[in-house]
Amino acid sequence: MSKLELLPAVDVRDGQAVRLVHGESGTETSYGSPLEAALAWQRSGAEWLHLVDLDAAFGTGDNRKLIAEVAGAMDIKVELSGGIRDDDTLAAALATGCTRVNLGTAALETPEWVAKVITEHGDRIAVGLDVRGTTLRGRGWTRDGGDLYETLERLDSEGCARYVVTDIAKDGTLQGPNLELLRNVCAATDRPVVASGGVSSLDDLRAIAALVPLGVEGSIVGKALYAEAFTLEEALEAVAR
Ligand SMILES: O=C(O)c1ccccc1N[C@@H]1O[C@H](COP(=O)(O)O)[C@@H](O)[C@H]1O
Repeated sequence: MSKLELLPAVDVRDGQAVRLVHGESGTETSYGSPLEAALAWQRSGAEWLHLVDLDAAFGTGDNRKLIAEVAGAMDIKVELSGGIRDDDTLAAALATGCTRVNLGTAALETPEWVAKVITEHGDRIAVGLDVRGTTLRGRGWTRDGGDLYETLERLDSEGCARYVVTDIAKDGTLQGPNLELLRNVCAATDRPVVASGGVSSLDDLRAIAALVPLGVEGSIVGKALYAEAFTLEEALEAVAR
């Protein structure tokens, strides 16, 4: 059985590494330099970095230069998201050398473009399914964007390689992951799923790791690491077997 991949998160707003609660603008807690945070996760043994340009996701500008600097400084794999919605932003994201990008809003608003780039770039494209209940949310999670399972069926048929599933109600809350949502998404698709939102403890990570046989491939870890609920070394050890 494969082990669960862990993706420590660095979310960037106004040049700072931050964590939000429920992804709501204005709830930021700042954790300083994004580059320092990313290098710290790499030194601690991370194999992946989940890097988000929150300003680009919210439409309040972007941190493109800084994001490219952080991605370029990494020796590990990078998953990049936030504001990747057209040819220009996709080209800039891929040019950072990241391993893959997550498309959120674009998958809801410009499905033809997303189908095209899935065909062109294969598994360098993932789709972030950010949900409240079973309703997808886009534009910084401020707008409804359709039904989770209908969208999943469409993206599956277009060849989407993997999904990053975030329960917005859990994100940044340290309330535990939505295991039922993860089970339901895994039952609806044969593509790998990366879990996001709510991880608060090593037991939460073990519970997500128990879903690997169902199709969960990885888990993003954010607030719990910054709040020092556990160390990344402890998390990697917890899911190593
Ligand atoms: O990660 C967050 O906390 C977050 C909060 C609010 C909006 C987006 C967030 N992150 C990720 O950004 C992309 C979506 O960006 P876009 O819609 O493609 O511009 C997605 O991966 C979210 O999970």
